Amino acid sequence: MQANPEAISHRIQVGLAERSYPIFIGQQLLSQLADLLPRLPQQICIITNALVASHYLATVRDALPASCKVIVHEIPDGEHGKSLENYGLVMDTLINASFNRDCAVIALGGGVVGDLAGFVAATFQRGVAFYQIPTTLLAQVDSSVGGKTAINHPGGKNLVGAFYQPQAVVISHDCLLTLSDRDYACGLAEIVKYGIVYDADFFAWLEANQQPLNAREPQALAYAIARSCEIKAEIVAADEHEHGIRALLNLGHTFGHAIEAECYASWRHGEAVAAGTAIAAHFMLQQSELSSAEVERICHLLSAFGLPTQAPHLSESQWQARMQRDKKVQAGRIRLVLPTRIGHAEVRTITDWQPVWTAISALTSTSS
Ligand SMILES: NC(=O)c1ccc[n+]([C@@H]2O[C@H](COP(=O)([O-])OP(=O)(O)OC[C@H]3O[C@@H](n4cnc5c(N)ncnc54)[C@H](O)[C@@H]3O)[C@@H](O)[C@H]2O)c1
Ligand SMILES: O=C(O)C(=O)C[C@@H](O)[C@H](O)[C@H](O)COP(=O)(O)O
Ligand SMILES: [Zn+2]
Repeated sequence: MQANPEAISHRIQVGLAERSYPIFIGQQLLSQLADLLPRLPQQICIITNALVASHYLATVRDALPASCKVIVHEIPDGEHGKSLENYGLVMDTLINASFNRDCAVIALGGGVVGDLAGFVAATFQRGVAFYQIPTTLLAQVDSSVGGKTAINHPGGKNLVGAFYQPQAVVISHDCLLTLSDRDYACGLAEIVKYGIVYDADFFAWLEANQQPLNAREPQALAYAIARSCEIKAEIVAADEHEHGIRALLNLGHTFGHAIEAECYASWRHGEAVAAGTAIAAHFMLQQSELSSAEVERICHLLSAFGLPTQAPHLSESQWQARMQRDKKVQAGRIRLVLPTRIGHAEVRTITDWQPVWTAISALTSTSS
């Protein structure tokens, strides 16, 4: 059987120096995996969690060739899923199943599953084939593409990881119909990011399409996912290992990761990125490098998508200590991604903490 071409609305190629890989975007794609991924090996480990498994595991299993030995490892739901401990447990599963280097790891889930599964694939027997089947909006527009894999350390987010690209990404956006409103909004935060750092026209399109996006209309969704993946693919192809332009994808993340690390039980990644983006925009307003009209547009769009634009209350030393652990820090100096206008951002080294603290303080919620 051939994959139904009408089910695929977009096919994007991530072109890297060593090899390129496809991103398939469409609906009802999970049942077409064997056709979309014809080179799947005989040993397959699906990494997922119980919630995602309850919706999609049976479809994925049924779509894999009957000749394959398939094992499933479920990790706990939530950010804790990508812990050192859970990483070790997946390794135990692979070793106990006598899997070899010619096996494949499939990530079926959101960014937590994808980040952990990618790091497992990168390190099991020094690297095995990896496939991404993202099921949250955030994973479909961001984490499944580009090869950043990571687990958390008690000291902070994503502190242990590797760049390890998948063989292919299969995005079936009908999966988003079962996603909670809160997790759906988190994906919109990363979509807004692409508009701010890279594409003013896309930002304007998002402003004009708030209603269909909030209603998860398939056509608007397919375009938003495809444009986000195109932008990410272009940036990753230009700078796979984040020596330059790729850092722009970290807009809002230096603040956001600090929030997540301190409040991981109550803040989602996309929410923390949204608040961090608002702080970055406000910082540039203070520096007279971004107009109040543009700050207003950014905060308004985030709010329209149900995202926070205020940070929780943390002490100055908590902020500083967390931000100092950011991977962009160089020679002990914090570096921030800062928007200079909608559609353009730059990485700046922070030499004076005071204005950063002023921006954080101005955007700290008094209710938390
Ligand atoms: N590697 C990267 O480039 C990259 C990029 C962005 C974010 N991230 C990471 O991704 C993580 C956040 O990912 P996330 O927002 O997808 O969170 P998540 O993986 O925790 O998923 C959010 C929730 O949605 C549930 N879920 C997943 N798919 C579902 C579906 N189709 N229907 C119903 N429920 C579903 C999950 O079980 C979970 O409860 C963070 O750890 C972040 O650091 C990585
Ligand atoms: O792909 C990238 O590059 C990104 O920075 C995407 C981010 O949205 C993502 O949250 C990423 O995991 C952050 O990476 P980190 O290097 O700051 O841990
Ligand atoms: Zn992110």
